[in-house]
Amino acid sequence: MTVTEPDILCEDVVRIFTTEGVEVQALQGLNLRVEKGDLVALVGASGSGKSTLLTILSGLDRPTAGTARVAGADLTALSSRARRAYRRDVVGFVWQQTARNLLPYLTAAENVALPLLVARRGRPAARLSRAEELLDVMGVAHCRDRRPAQMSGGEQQRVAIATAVAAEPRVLLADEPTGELDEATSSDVLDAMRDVNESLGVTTLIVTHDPLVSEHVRRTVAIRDGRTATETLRRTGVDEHGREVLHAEEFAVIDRVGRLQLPRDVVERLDLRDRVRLGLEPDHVRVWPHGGTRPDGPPDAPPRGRHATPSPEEDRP
Ligand SMILES: Nc1ncnc2c1ncn2[C@@H]1O[C@H](COP(=O)(O)OP(=O)(O)OP(=O)(O)O)[C@@H](O)[C@H]1O
Repeated sequence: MTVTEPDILCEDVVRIFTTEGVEVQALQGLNLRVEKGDLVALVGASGSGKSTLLTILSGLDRPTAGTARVAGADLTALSSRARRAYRRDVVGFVWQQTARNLLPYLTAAENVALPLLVARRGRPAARLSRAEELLDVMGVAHCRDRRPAQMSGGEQQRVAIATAVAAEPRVLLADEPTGELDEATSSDVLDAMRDVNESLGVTTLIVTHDPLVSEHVRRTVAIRDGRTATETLRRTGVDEHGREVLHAEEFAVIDRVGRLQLPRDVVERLDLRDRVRLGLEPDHVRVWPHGGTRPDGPPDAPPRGRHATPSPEEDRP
């Protein structure tokens, strides 16, 4: 079996900023894999390192250490020329500020056609017709001849998505794409991103602290203090009445050397600090507070609560 590399692969990514002699470790060994065609939300508190990661993945910045590869391109080693080609051909972006995504003096159709012009694809008529097709897919065909100032925030973001995917990038990166929108409009824009992900198969990473985003994606990765902390996987199932229901399960993420971050509520509830006891069972590990019940107590009880260690069968979407 050939193992294909994921479209986004981050291993032990570190980014240290130094300002006036003070070091800030924005990313402290972050790990992330996003398979081809997946749609993933990256969530985290303010200052957890989300934008730093996205800036690296978009080719605007380099990690201080670690591996960051997108669609096979090694982002730590690209020459300036290769970096420009990477930004033009491999990744598309949607930023939070609607004004940053579109040129104000071009119409929606001209904005969407622009990346095709830059990539020297097709003739003007073919580019315009592709732009119209994408505007239609995004449900904003009526904005075709309008300039950004003549569109609502939601319409601008849909046009921005169409623009970002026009040149058929392998990966679509979105930084708080719903940050300036109200809840109902956000929901529409997220649906549009999901449609684009499904219909074009573009691997999509949405960075956000909007909790609504997680309801629109199957996989949410949470980062804390510059590291991947937990992942929530959602899948649809059928209940005993034959109705479709959505199951969500939260997992702790373990890196290559075995480090994992327990979710904050688990740490606080069990008052875990300084050191914990570990108990190795045939198929899982148990964790106790240092002063808690000794691990050589009674045989293992069934897992309790949603944060119990998942069995291998559960560890699938
Ligand atoms: N250019 C920079 N110089 C110095 N420190 C920086 C720089 N960029 C980010 N940081 C610091 O790195 C840490 C992570 O910042 P980052 O912007 O990646 O977080 P974030 O999760 O995107 O936050 P927010 O949700 O508020 O945008 C913060 O402590 C921030 O102050």
